[in-house]
Amino acid sequence: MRKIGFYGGKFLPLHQGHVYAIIKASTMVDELYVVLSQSEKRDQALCKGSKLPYIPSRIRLRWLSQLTKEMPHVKVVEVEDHDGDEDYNWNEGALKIREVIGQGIDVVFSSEIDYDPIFKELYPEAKHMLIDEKREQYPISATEIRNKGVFHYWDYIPDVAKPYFIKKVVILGTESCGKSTLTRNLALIYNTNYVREYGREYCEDLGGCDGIILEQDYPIIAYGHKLKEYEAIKQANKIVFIDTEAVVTQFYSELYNQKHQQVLNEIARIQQYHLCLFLEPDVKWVDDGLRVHGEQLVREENNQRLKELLKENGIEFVRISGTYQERLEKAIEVIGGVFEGV
Ligand SMILES: NC(=O)c1ccc[n+]([C@@H]2O[C@H](COP(=O)([O-])OP(=O)(O)OC[C@H]3O[C@@H](n4cnc5c(N)ncnc54)[C@H](O)[C@@H]3O)[C@@H](O)[C@H]2O)c1
Repeated sequence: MRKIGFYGGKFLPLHQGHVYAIIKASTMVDELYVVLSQSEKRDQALCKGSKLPYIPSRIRLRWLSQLTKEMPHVKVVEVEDHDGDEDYNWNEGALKIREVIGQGIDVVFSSEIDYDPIFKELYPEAKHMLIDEKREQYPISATEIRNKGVFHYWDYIPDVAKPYFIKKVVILGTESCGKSTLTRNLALIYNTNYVREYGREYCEDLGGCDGIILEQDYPIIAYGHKLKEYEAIKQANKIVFIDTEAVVTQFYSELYNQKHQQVLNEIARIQQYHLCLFLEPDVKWVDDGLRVHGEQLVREENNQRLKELLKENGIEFVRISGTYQERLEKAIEVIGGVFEGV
């Protein structure tokens, strides 16, 4: 007879203790249901005043789905279980869990001895199996993570969940204002990775961009850049530094092709950065072979236009200027003030 088990939780957030228990449980039954018990109201209340902003259930479901994607006998299901004002109605919860599993339950897994009488009553036919009750493998709890923040317990956050928490810092500015240098330096200092300006790579591939870049190249650049961000975030360590975004691409589309493109506005609209650092063009112009607007007056006009475009797109930024040393110091100061524990 096939053995059916389930392991439930709020996974707010998912941590390595949960992962350990899920993997272990998966080796003990023929079919394991990982049940996300969620209620927006209850989970919002739980996160309120903590260091963990509420995490929508879709995100938590996505983590669990990614975690178990190569385990066909593990099924991830969601149960919305808030009824009325009660914190958690165990009876209602159990009914819904039974309904979603849709077959007899042989084992209920948890690491909570206190759940024993509850599970015995709700699932009398099933055995309650405790996994690492003392939490020796991973001495952590979601409550503790909510209290101190995910960055405090970063090593306990599974790789599938980490990208959700990465702080995205984008560095903006016109040509030759030190963006790529600052982006790289910050990434090295914060021991993380960074995203190079994809437009540069694209232009280099064409052998330069003076007079040859077409209107249709810009959306490819903007989306290509997004894809690089998506990949970089998967490997980042708490924070990621990004050189340029879609409004800067719009700026170049206007500058080189005299085209303001709606598609670039749309890409800009769905971007979500936690901090934008705007570099003023007051460092020496460096001609790298791809740049064409070196006169100071033109640099300032361009700078003004980029700021206007950012404003039109509702993007707020912190201005950074001065020598390379001052820029670096200012950026570190701003980052330290905005993010705790990076
Ligand atoms: N207590 C509640 O308010 C509540 C709310 C919703 C659902 N539930 C029910 O209780 C079950 C568990 O929910 P929860 O609130 O405890 O969820 P949770 O997300 O806090 O924990 C999920 C499970 O992981 C275990 N766990 C936590 N840290 C661990 C570690 N370091 N190592 C190993 N295991 C660890 C917990 O004991 C629990 O069994 C659900 O399936 C549901 O039936 C309870």
